[in-house]
Amino acid sequence: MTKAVQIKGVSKKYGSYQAIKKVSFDIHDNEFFTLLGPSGCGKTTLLRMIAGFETPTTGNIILHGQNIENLPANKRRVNTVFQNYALFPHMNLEENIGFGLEMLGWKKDKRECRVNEMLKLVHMEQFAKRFPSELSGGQQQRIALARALAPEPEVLLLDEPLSALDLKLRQAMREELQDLQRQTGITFIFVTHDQEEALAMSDRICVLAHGEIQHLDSPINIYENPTNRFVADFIGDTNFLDVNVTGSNVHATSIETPLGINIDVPASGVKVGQDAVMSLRPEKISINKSVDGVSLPGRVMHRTYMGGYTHYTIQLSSGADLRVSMRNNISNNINYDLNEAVTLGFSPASVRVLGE
Ligand SMILES: Nc1ncnc2c1ncn2[C@@H]1O[C@H](COP(=O)(O)OP(=O)(O)OP(=O)(O)O)[C@@H](O)[C@H]1O
Repeated sequence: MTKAVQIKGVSKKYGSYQAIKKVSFDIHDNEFFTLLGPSGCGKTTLLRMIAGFETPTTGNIILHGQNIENLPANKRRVNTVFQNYALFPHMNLEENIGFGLEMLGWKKDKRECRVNEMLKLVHMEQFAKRFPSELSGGQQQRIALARALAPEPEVLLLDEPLSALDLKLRQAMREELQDLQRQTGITFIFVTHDQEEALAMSDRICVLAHGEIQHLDSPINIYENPTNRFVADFIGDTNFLDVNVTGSNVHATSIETPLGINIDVPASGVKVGQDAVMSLRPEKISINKSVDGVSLPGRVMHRTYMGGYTHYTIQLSSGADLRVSMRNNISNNINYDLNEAVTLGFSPASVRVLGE
């Protein structure tokens, strides 16, 4: 697989503050790659170093095999789309898209052809003569994307480009961004703190916290097999319970749980005696359904009806609480009442044991 960007031992200090702590990873060509993490974790800093707006304190950034350390931002074949669109207000849309091409010395005919192609790509060809102030936020962001993609950059950097849009539009734009990436074949590096956005669009996600990589993998692997407690907590919802690890080998981890049961769960690498939690996603637990695994009696303490889902908090006879999420579909449209006695079921294979 060709590497579009290689981050090699890159760190960044602002004064004495270490914003990025020596990270190394590769981004593949033609990949939709996401940097995900809470505010302040360093994702924008990483993006700005790739763009050339910041210089790494240590390490190298390689773009398609070339060390770009001494290449200024405007010489890198990397473009950025920002949250606030940053369109030129006094230029109409075709001028906005064509401006960068003119700066790069593209001839008029070739430029006009590319501008039209880009307007078509983002479904805005009928608005060519309008000014940015005559567009909705979503339309402005599409033009910002067209402008950034026009000079055929090797890599497109997207810094929280959807966060100024309302929820419905944000969801619709996720599909558009994915389509744009597939159609153009350009490597996208997307920055967000929104885990749903990251799961929905990315080929791979790099989860960051405190300037360090916590987990880098496909959305499914990050959700199903998080490397640590931070990742399990940050991506999706889960139940955490403190456990004692009583056995550990390459096949399984044996745990003593506060649910009043001891179980063997998938191997975790956590050693006997080490501080550990078990993570069990709310949708992996069933109510009043016979399952091949664990059955535990409990009582409904809270119920939140969400339309497509109902979320329950169930208190077990051991005293532990578990949150359960039930999809309200045709075959499963029952709502349990407060205080109703129920039986929870889950498979030990759904449990993940994580070190602190
Ligand atoms: N120019 C700067 N000078 C000093 N500190 C900075 C500078 N830029 C960023 N920082 C600090 O570095 C850390 C990482 O900032 P960065 O903007 O990369 O985080 P982020 O993950 O993108 O957060 P957000 O989602 O809030 O934008 C933060 O603690 C921030 O305060």
